Amino acid sequence: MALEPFRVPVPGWEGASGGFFYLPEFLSFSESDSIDAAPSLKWKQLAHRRLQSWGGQILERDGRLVPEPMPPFLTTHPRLLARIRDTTAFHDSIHKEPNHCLVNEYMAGQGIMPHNDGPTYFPAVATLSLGGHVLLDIYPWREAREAYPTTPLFSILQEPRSLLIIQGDAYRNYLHGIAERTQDDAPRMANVANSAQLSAPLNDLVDAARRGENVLCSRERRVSLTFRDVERVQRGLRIGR
Ligand SMILES: O=C(O)CCC(=O)C(=O)O
Ligand SMILES: [Fe+2]
Repeated sequence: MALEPFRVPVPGWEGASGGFFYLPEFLSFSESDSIDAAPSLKWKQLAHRRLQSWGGQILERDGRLVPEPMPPFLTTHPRLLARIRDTTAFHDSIHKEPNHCLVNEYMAGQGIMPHNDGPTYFPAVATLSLGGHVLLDIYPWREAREAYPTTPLFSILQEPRSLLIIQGDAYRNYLHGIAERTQDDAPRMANVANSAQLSAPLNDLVDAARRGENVLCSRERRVSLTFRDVERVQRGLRIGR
């Protein structure tokens, strides 16, 4: 699959490698239901969201993955893992496909601080969104110890059932975060970079926001699955033996 037709237009991107790619309707409604019905036993409650981790444990000591087989809900119908491999997002990584998946659940009003996913992973992440829409805010990169940026450069609106791929310089040179809001107002909606790639009602909403109309877009529960390749894998060691 060629990713180029799905590129999110980012000002000043010329000459950089990789990019942001938005694939709407990556799953059908029924396929998305079967993923959302995934095992619910593994949730770990964090301060601002719930989290599941699949594919194995990443060692804090050296960032190596102690691998575990991927669960059936990612490998059997609708073959999500294989379909993500087929996007070619991970073609240049050692395993050529993701070996790790984090599932995040956010209720309306919950989010994640601006951050960079860092060098533990091959510089590509593929994020499937389920449930409600969200605005992923993109900021210029800065050291974690520096003050958090407050104004995003732009946002990417992720619709349910869409896949977002962040690759290469887009992965390395920016921070991403989700603001803790229950609704997105006109100034936020006007800053959406992938408006032309959205379904007609949301594209209209962004247009209205840009005309200065007083639009509001409410958030709901959203579940994201983020896929990455941990290139350094611990061989010959299995947890639980
Ligand atoms: O939920 C998302 O879309 C983003 C999650 C994220 O940035 C992460 O897990 O590193
Ligand atoms: Fe992240």
